[in-house]
Amino acid sequence: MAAPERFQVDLAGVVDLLGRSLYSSPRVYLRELIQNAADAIRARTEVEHGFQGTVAITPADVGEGMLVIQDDGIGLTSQEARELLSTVGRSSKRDLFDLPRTDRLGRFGVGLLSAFMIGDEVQVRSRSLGGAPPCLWVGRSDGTFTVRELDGPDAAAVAVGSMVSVRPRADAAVMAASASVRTSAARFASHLPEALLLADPSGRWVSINETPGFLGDEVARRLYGEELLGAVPLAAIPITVAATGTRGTAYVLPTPPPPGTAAPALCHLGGMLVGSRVTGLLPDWAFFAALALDSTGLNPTASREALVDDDALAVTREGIGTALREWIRQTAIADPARLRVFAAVHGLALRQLALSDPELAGVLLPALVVPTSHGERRLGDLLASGEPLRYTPTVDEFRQVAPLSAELVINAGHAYDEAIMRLVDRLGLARTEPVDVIAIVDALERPPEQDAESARSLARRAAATLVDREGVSVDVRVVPGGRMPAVFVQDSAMLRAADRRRARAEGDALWAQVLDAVDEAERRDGADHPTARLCLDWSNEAVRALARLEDDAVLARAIRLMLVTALLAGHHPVEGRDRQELTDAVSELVALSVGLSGFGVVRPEDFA
Ligand SMILES: Nc1ncnc2c1ncn2[C@@H]1O[C@H](COP(=O)(O)OP(=O)(O)OP(=O)(O)O)[C@@H](O)[C@H]1O
Repeated sequence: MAAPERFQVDLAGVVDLLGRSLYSSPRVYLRELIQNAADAIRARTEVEHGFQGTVAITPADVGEGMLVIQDDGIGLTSQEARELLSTVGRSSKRDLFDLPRTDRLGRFGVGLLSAFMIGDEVQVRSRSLGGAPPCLWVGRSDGTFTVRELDGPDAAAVAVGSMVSVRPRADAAVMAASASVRTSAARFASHLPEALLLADPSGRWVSINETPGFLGDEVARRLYGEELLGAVPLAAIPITVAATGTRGTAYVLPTPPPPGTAAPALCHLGGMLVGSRVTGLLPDWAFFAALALDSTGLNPTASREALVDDDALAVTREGIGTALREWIRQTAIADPARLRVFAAVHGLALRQLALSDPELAGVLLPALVVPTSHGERRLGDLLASGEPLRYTPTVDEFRQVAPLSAELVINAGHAYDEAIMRLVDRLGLARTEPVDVIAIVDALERPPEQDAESARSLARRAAATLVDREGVSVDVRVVPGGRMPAVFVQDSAMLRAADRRRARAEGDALWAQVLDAVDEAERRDGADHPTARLCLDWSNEAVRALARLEDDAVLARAIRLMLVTALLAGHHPVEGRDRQELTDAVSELVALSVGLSGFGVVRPEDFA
């Protein structure tokens, strides 16, 4: 059997891979080096309790062409440097420093390689806290390295800790210069518990540390939220998830987030920023909240720019959800006015939450605002009336019903509202019933007694002209506030059938087969036979005139025209045959009014 051989690793290729595929930008090299420094300090703190470490950064333009990151952490012996700094893909911090699993130490063994994204040579001078002689490790992007112990004045200059130096390539000079280094350090590492210093162009050390406002008192949290959102949040809710050492603030957005955009979700691990839109921290229904957190128990992915979707993340998400729910519950009890504002801004999220949490539904539902035929109403006021709530399950039905019904009807055609109506009923808060649009028309006032016979005869004659319209019958009523000669209403089965007809006209053969099958199934079930009514308004003069008209052909044309205009006025889908009807009717009416004989479609030669 052939002797096993070792994989060859091409360092330049690996670094290229890191820069192009792992990290979002080569600028993150600084975060990786600061993280290593902070980890080494934390390891020293384990040994020397109460030790306060410092990470000091010298940008390349200040450091005579060298970017330097110095820490006073635990340091490395030459043996450790040989093993740890030169082994790709294996992090030994945990074994070496013997630290518990809940720390934030490196775990992938690639962080230091990110220095090669800006330079071809990386030097690490280090003195171990253990007391061994200091060492100098030099790694090169061609995959070679040297390590040696230092002595004499070279050794004396090295304090306990590590100093990483990189000479940036010309194409990376900007990334290693003061402005960029300051921005990156402040963005990623300003909340580190370790002191973070930056050498300014005059060589003075300036502190980059900033207390995280999202962990401060009420005022600090609020101010931080204002800065984060660029607007005053509706609320700043403190978050603590002890199980994963997660603390911070959830901010209720003052306006609904635009569709498809995520609110800020800043997450830090041990003070180091993971990202400002980290996913997985909020429950699905909580899209009304932004987050700013710090955690010691969540796990970063190898890029350190996202969180691993593991149990720790699930527990944290649940904890955040609980805090948000609790805030809503407390607000409903203690500050109903504020809950009303919240409901007005984040109605959709509230609806989703009420549906997923029956326990909370009792306090949430009264705050919801619903559209009705009498304008927007608070569900709480409607419930207080003690009356049954009547609603339409679709917007199309609402459009038909609203102008016809004197009583209040809720438009439950928007997202979740039909389910909300059923929930109201289930919880016994009120009886809720879907409105039957046909029944509403049937309940309209009839023409006065003396006109009853001519109205009936008009209905009969009109119906005869619409025999080709399946399910459509004609009625003559007095339509309240009617400005049109006729209104057209169709039940939901009819609306669905019309939708299918339209889809069939636009789709292909396969799609048509699917739609045929649905038609067939609806017919078989037969429960709701598609029904529609053309309701002529007896209070309309033109309609009364039609009743006196003897000419059947003119009557037929007028009725069909009224049907199409009623379709248009009621926002019903208008199909090809309706458009044809409209064109034909208008042409014929023109022909009639100019005295041309014969009906049928007018042709240009008729006008010749
Ligand atoms: N400033 C430092 N002081 C002491 N040891 C260090 C320092 N920087 C790196 N090391 C050692 O070198 C090892 C390799 O570092 P590297 O950054 O490549 O990976 P890591 O930090 O372990 O993991 P990650 O890929 O998550 O950053 C570390 O595990 C640590 O033992």
